[in-house]
Amino acid sequence: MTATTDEKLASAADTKLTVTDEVKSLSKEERLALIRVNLAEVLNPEILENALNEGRDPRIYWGTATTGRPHCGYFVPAMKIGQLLAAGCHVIVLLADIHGFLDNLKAPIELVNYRAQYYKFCITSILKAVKVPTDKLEFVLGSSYQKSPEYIMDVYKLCSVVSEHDAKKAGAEVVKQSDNAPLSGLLYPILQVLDEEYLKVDCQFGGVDQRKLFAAAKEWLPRLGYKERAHIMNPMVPGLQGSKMSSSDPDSKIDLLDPPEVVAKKIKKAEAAPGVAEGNGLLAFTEFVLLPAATLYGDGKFHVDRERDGLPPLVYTEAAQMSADYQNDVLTPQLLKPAVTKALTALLAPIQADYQASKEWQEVTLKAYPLEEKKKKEKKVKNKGTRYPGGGKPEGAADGAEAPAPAQ
Ligand SMILES: N[C@@H](Cc1ccc(O)cc1)C(=O)O
Repeated sequence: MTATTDEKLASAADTKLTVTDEVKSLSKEERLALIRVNLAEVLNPEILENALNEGRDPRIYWGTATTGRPHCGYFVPAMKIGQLLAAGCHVIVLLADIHGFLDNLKAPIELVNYRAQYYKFCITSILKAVKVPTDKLEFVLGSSYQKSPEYIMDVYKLCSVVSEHDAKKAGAEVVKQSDNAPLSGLLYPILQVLDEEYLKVDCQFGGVDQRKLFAAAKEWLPRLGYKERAHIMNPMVPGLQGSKMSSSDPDSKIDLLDPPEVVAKKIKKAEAAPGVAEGNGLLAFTEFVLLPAATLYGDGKFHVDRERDGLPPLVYTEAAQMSADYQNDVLTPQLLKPAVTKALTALLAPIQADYQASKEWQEVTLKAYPLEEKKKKEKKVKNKGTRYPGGGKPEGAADGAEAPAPAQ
């Protein structure tokens, strides 16, 4: 395929996102091209083609283990989900609650249900923020079917035909590796593979970090007489510190609910060596989220203000041009950072408004992440020392003692 056709399809991908009715007018090739936009890898594309040839809308799922708080990195799969929906696919988001604790108890069992609810709020709001219509999207909670007798029996069966070595290898890039690791880490790949069969999908979507699990699915499902599925993979987008965004390193990610000043601070601190486009998290985020999102907002352009230098703004529609300008030092880190801050803040605003408007979401947050919420509250009360008005502890006050209520 020529670059120009690719470009045309990429822009078709963007414009069609908001116009689901027009899916019907897309040719099979256009639908397939839309599915492939920005992907790093596709395994068994013929399975998707066959679905379309049979006149069916491909069923595709994306699973997420409900562990730490979803951060801005979640915009990346969200954009792909938008493209899949625009291509007329039936998309399922699997809220993998059981996987949340199989992986080294990343989510404590008693909190995992609240975390799944929190994820659902976040993912719905992210999709809304990037103008993806969510009416054709289905959320499924892992535990809603992973405890059924049939599923459990298949877990036992698959365990009997997969070696310990292969199960460990399949999870190596996703499941936390440690000495004396819990046995549940070996079950994790078994369940993820079975999910393809139980969700009755044609295809699973994930980041390239899922590759070993996807390869395992291709090999293992036929051992139980089930058919193999297609797999589509997004590239890993570097985080702000230059590596994969991680839920466990607070500085490497921006929380969806971070206020504008925190977003600005984190982006200011982000690693962005001048002239080095490779591995630059800000450029990658612009390519995979801000530029496609800008298309959805209307003008499809990413603006970099240069008023400070008395110059007209840089206006981009292509990631490649941004990258070239960055390498030539036309687009400097000092210019890029405020531009990304502005665009991201605008993207987060409707999500934060949704949060403020939803009592239910706020309550679930407290239940899902009780310790983090407690720490945040404690931080708000700044102790400036005894010399500041109202500061310090009154003499003789016991630790944790409450200040007397003010006289009415
Ligand atoms: N492995 C995925 C989560 C997942 C769990 C179960 C699945 O069926 C699919 C995906 C992750 O890293 O977050």
